[in-house]
Amino acid sequence: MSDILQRILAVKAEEVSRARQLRSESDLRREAEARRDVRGFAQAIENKIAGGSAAVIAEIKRASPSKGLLRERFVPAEIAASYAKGGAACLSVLTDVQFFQGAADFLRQARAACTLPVLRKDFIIDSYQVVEARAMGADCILLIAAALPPSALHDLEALAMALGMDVLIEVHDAAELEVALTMKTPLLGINNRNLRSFEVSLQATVDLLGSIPAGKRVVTESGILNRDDVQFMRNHGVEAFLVGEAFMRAEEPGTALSELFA
Ligand SMILES: O=P(O)(O)OC[C@@H](O)[C@@H](O)c1c[nH]c2ccccc12
Repeated sequence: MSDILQRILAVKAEEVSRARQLRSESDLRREAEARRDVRGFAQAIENKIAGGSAAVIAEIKRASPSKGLLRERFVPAEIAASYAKGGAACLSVLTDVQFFQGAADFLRQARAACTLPVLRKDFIIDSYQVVEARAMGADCILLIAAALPPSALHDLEALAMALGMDVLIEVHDAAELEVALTMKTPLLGINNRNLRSFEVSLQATVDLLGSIPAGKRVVTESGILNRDDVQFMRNHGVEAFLVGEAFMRAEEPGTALSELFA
C-alpha cells in the first residue's frame, strides 16, 4: 500500500461502495442506457489523422498529485470551448476528486460546451464506475492495466462497449502491454509517467512501439511539453497525443494547443 496508485485504488474502492449505497447500479444503468448521445471517440482520433493532423486528446485537469495545482482560473466549459477552437480531436476530463481535484460536473460542463467526444479520466476498478461514466455523458473510459487483473479489464471493457463507449487502455511497460494487446479496443495509451514513482520519460513510448501490431492506435500520454517532444514522437510515427499540464498552465489552453501542434 505504499505507492500512490495503490493508495488511489484503495480510496476508489471506498468511493464505489459508498456510491452504491446511495444509488443502485441497476438504477444508474437505466439512466445510462436512456442516453442516446454517444460521440465517437476513436473515430474522432482517426478522422484527425486521416486529415493529416496529429490527434490531440486535450485534458482538463485542475491539479495532480505530482504537480499540485496547475491552474488558478478553472472553468471547464471555457477550457472545453477553447480546446475545440484550438483543434483538439477529443477531451479528457479528470473526475477524481481527492487526488486530482476533479469532478463529474466538470465533465458534464465541458461536454455541454462543445461537440467533442469526452474521456472520463479516473481510476476505474468497478462496473459501477463504467455505468456512472456513461450516465454523466462520457464517450470513452480509461482503463489502467496496472490497476486490475486481466479478467477485470476484459469485463469492464465489454461493459463499456455494450454501453456504446470506446475504451483507452493504458500501459507503461512491456508486461502491461502484453495484457493490453488481448483487449478488443484499438486505443492503446502509453503513459510516459510511471504511476508508482511519477518519473516521466518519453522513451517509455518509443521502447514499446516495436511490439505493437497494426490495427492498434498508439496514444502517447504525459510529459509532452514542447514542440521538440511532439516532433520526437512524430518522427517515431506516433500521431495521437494526450496532453494536460502544458495546456493547463497556459492562459488560453486552445491557443497553446494550436501552437504546440502547428
Ligand atoms: O499533464 P500531462 O503530463 O500532459 O499528462 C496528461 C495525462 O497523460 C495524465 O494526466 C495521465 C495519464 N494517465 C493518467 C491516469 C490517471 C490520471 C492522470 C493520467
